[in-house]
Amino acid sequence: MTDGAGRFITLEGGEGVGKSSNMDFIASWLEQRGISVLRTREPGGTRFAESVRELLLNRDSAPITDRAELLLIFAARDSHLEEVVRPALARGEWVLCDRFTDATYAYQGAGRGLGEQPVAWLESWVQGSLRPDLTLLLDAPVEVGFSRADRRGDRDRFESEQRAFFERIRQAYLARARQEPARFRVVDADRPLDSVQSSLSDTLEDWLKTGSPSSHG
Ligand SMILES: Nc1ncnc2c1ncn2[C@@H]1O[C@H](COP(=O)(O)OP(=O)(O)O)[C@@H](O)[C@H]1O
Ligand SMILES: Cc1cn([C@H]2C[C@H](O)[C@@H](COP(=O)(O)OP(=O)(O)O)O2)c(=O)[nH]c1=O
Repeated sequence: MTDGAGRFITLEGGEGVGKSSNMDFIASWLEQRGISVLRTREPGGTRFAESVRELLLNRDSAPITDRAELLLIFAARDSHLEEVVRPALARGEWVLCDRFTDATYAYQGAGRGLGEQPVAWLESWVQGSLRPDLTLLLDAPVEVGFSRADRRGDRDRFESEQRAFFERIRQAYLARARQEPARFRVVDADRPLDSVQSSLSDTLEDWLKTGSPSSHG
C-alpha cells in the first residue's frame, strides 16, 4: 500500500482463540508486502495504560465494580489513543492492535451485563470518529479456547469467570460482526494453527484487493 494513509487493524476474540499466536503472523505477512506495522495492545500500549492493565488483570486487585472496570478500560484507551495510535495514523503508519473497543462491547457490555449504551457513549466521547478499518475476529467454541488457555497456566481476573460469561462474549462478538460486515472478517479458529493462518492470509489478501479502505487519510 503506497497511498500514504495509515490503517487501523484490530484482532479480537475470546480467551485462548489464538490472538497472541497470530499477531506475529499478521505483522510478518504485512511486512512481507512492504507494509510495516506498529504492534500494540489493549488494555495497554503506554506506561499508564499498562498500569491499568495490571490492575484489571491481577486477581489480587482490590474489588473493582463493573462500572469502574469500564471506566478504567476507557481511561487506558484514551492514553493509548493520544500517545500511540493517533500519532502513528497521522504519520501514515499501519497499526495492529491486539483487542480494542469491540472487546469492551463483548466483555463489559455483554459479559458484565452493562449493555451497549454506556460503551457507545464512552466510545464516541473518547474516540470521536476513530474506528478500526479492519477487525479480524478469531472465533472458536468457548471450551476450545478454555482448554488452550489453560495450557498457559494461571488464570487472570477475567479468565477466572464462569463459562456463561464467555458464551455471552462470543455471541456479542459474532453479533457485532453481523452488524458491521464491511469492517469485520470472522476467521474460524477451531482448526490447527496452519489452517487458521492460511485463512488469515486469504482474508488479508482479499481485503487489500478491495482497496483496504482507510478512514485516516
Ligand atoms: N489453532 C490452534 N490450535 C491449537 N493450539 C493453538 C492454536 N492457536 C493457538 N494455540 C495455542 O493455544 C494457547 C493459547 O493461544 P494464545 O495465542 O495465547 O491465545 P489468546 O492470545 O487468544 O488468548 C497457546 O498455547 C497456543 O500455542
Ligand atoms: C480491550 C479489553 C480487554 N478486556 C479483557 C479481555 C482479556 O481477558 C484481558 C486481556 O486481554 P488479552 O491480552 O487479549 O488477554 P488474553 O491473551 O488472555 O486473551 O482484558 C476487556 O475486558 N475489555 C476490553 O475492552
